[in-house]
Amino acid sequence: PPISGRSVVVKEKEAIPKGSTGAKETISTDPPRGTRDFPPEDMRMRTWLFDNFREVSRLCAFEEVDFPVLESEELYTRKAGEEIVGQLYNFEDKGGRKVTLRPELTPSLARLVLQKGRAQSYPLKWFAIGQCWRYERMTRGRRREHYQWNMDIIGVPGVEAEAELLSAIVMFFTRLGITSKDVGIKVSNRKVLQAVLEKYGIQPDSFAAVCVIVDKLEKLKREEIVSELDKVGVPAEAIEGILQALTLQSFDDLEALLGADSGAVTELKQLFALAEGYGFQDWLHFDASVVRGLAYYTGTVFEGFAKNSQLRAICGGGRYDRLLSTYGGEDTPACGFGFGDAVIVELLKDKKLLPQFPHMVDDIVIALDDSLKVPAAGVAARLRNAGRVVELVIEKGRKMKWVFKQCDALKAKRLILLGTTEWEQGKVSVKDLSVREQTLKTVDELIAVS
Ligand SMILES: CC(=O)Nc1cnc2ccccc2c1
Repeated sequence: PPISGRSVVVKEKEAIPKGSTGAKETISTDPPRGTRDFPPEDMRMRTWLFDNFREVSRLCAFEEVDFPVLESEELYTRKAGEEIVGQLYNFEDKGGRKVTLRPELTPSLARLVLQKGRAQSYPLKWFAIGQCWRYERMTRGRRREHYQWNMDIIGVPGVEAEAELLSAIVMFFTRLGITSKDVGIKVSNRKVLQAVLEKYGIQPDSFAAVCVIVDKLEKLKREEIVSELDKVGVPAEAIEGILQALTLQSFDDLEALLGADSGAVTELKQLFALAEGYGFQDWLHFDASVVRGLAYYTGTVFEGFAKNSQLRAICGGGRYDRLLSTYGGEDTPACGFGFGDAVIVELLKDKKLLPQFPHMVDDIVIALDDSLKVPAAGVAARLRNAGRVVELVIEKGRKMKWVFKQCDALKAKRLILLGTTEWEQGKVSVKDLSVREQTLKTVDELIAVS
């Protein structure tokens, strides 16, 4: 028998062999492991979130782009030991192609930029909202998919691009009622680490791997970090220098370590100065320990975090000036960020900033007599064409008690009843539910006050 409390879809067995019990097989109604459905109320919340992503992108004059959720695996075969690459939701398709559900959006964006080549004029300011996937042993019960909002600027070498991206992030938080007391954005620059590695004569080709390892500082024990760094060829004495550099607290400290002409310091100072211009300097916090876990970042890196909270990073991004050339393109400056759909919702719940998303209509139209259901459809159509959200009662035999319950549930503003007597006079009966008053109107008058 079906599991109680859960709606199940029963599939009639084709031919039930003679004498069998005729038990119907039931399929699970759950979505695949680590994935979510979006029933109406959840979908309304998601739509609200994505509408805010889109509105901020639009206000910043970014253009929306999209790509297939399925990509060639070669886009992600980076050798820096990233978790995201170790968890590709990949497979070989029926044509023998190595493909994968995308774990992030940036490589697809880079691919599209290269595909378009110099046919388009830089800078490009593109944004996308897309579902990203990972295949994780469900031991940790984490999700295998989430939606990401990405904004990227292609073709701008200066930190003006990062400032634009950060201003978009701050605008998004602000729209949702989050302030710089709730959230901060840690900013650093991978050139700090690059300079330290050069000082110890460490090969540039282990730079990405070192960043990926160092990004795990807060998650792994120190000796694990040391042994992982050792494996990628970082000698013990260098490790001290690296860990030291990541604890620097100010630009002065940085200058003392790297010299006044260091690129990292110059860029960071410029970025913080631009932030003053936009007015979001209060949101920024220099933090040398921020490296981010993606291999392809080359300069500025940043991540949004909730203050006084254990929540994981809300969003993150940085400059990736080499990615397009690793795909065979010309050296093209680029920077961008990813903003997931999960942590932000946790934060909004914690801050009591998540609105309610009731299913609401403007008008409910009902024929009080079966003979009026055709004109009732006409009234509903005319109201909808005038821009009203209309629930036309199409089920038979609904009692008024049920109708009034519907009015409350759908928070209807008006209840429009077609009765035979009134309709003969060309009128419908309108209950204005906001002021609890009932009047008689022609349909034209009905539309007019819409
Ligand atoms: C908090 C959360 O859901 N994170 C998450 C969930 N799914 C992913 C899928 C791909 C890449 C990163 C992912 C990250």
